[in-house]
Amino acid sequence: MVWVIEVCDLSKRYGRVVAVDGLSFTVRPGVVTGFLGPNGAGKSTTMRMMLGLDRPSGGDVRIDGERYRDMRHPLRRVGALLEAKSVHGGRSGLNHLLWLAQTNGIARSRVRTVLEQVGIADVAGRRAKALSLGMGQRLGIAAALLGDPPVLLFDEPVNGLDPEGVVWARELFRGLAAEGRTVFVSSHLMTEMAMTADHLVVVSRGRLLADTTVSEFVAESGTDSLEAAFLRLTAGGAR
Ligand SMILES: Nc1ncnc2c1ncn2[C@@H]1O[C@H](COP(=O)(O)OP(=O)(O)OP(=O)(O)O)[C@@H](O)[C@H]1O
Repeated sequence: MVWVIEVCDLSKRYGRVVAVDGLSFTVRPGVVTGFLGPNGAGKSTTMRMMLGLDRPSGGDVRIDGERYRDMRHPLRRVGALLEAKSVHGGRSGLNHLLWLAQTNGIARSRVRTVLEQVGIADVAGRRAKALSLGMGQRLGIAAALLGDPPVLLFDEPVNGLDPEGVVWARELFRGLAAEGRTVFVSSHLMTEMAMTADHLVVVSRGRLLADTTVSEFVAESGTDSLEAAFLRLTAGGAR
């Protein structure tokens, strides 16, 4: 199947810490897949390895059959927002996106399109460090969307967004999936995840705990909410 993310027996050690421990799962197009786990479960490490930013100690991640670092125009195939701010504070959001477009063979006209799509066109000339946390997140989402990619990864994307922004992001992710894209979103906000995701990949201590639909996950736990199901499954699992 095209545009699947295949995580195969993935591991990452940092000295004596095993951050990711033999993880295997597949993320499919057309649905929002939520990536859940307690603090320190290995979510960000897994996402960094998906993007070739961290080298696996074992195993592999392939997106549409290829490793991210081998892709010729990666931003046109995989868009990503990671937790850390990746924009130079002294540079404006507009210039940051123009630079990304130019260095990745993306039409300049996409910059205006994504700025409008994320609702920050009027502040795009401001220096990134003058943006609020929520605006910074929107700029990061704009960068992920810039190449119009079929695969999108978002690590804790609603951090810093106000309630209106959270609803907006949810609709955005669901809309991107409805267009047939592969959308993978990590979060520790259970209620939000219950409203956003169709499918769930749940990890704890770097290991896979569940890979199932949201409704099955809740039903199989014998509880009545995603939060209760998650807490039952991960009890004692946080580092
Ligand atoms: N660069 C690093 N060097 C050493 N240890 C690291 C490094 N990055 C992550 N770790 C450790 O790996 C484990 C997994 O961390 P990771 O950030 O991937 O978890 P997470 O699920 O994203 O957690 P959170 O929700 O708190 O962000 C943690 O024990 C963390 O301390």
